[in-house]
Amino acid sequence: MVTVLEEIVAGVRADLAVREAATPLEELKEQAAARPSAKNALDALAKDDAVTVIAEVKRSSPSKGALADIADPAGLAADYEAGGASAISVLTEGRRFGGSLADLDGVRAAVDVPVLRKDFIVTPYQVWEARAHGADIVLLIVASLEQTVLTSLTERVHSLGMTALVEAHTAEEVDRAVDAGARLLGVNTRNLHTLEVRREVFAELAPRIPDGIVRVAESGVRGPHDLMDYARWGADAVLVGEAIVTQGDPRAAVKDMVAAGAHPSLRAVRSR
Ligand SMILES: O=C(O)c1ccccc1NCC(=O)[C@H](O)[C@H](O)COP(=O)(O)O
Repeated sequence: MVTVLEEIVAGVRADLAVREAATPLEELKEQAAARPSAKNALDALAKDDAVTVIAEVKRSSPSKGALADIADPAGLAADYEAGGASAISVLTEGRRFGGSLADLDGVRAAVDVPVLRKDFIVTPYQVWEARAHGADIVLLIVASLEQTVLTSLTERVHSLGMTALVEAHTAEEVDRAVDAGARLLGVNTRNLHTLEVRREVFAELAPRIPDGIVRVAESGVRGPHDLMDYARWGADAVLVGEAIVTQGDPRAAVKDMVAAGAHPSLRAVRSR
């Protein structure tokens, strides 16, 4: 049976073939070279005194369908930044998430904080594409990549000055992410095959992540209390989508999350 993840990746590959035919890699490399250097995502996300927030521009998803009619992703991202987000995640996959590289362009131009290209990256072309469109961070999903490909894509991302957010959901995937050279490791508490979210997955896997690697808890944050749970379980940063795009006031929603991440009660209980 074809899983949701496999179906998404098949669509991504089909769309990629069209873009590759339209824009040769050499042209992308020239566009990437013309960009200012990527911003340091690790410095932005790893704070001694707070859990930081990565706020996501997310129109729809396979698990929930339509979430928000986002006509102005750049304006939304500027609101996130004003609310205190330390980075912005932009879903650029079109078929299931309603995103695009144009969204990434708009957000890049609107904010100063690091920007994550959140997509289903399977080839070096997409990594160059991310840099050409101004991304500072690139998502690499362990479950969708062979180990040799994961390692070479991680190296490619880092060699372009960006940071790979290497995403795992199981203990084996955490180990593979570490072996691939991850410096920023995301535990997605959403199983990308079944779409079930189980927040405790982060608590189970975080101790497996070596010190020195920045830990991101992804998915399932419904409000500040969930962020604080992830913080108590050792997260350095959390990635939040649905809970903020479905709020009437996304800036205030981000502000509440950021305040929760800096709550003094967390300092004593955070594992580092
Ligand atoms: O969100 C989905 O349904 C989904 C399905 C299949 C692959 C990826 C998916 N989401 C990507 C993400 O990981 C989330 O957008 C991100 O972690 C934010 O999650 P949330 O705060 O729960 O919207």
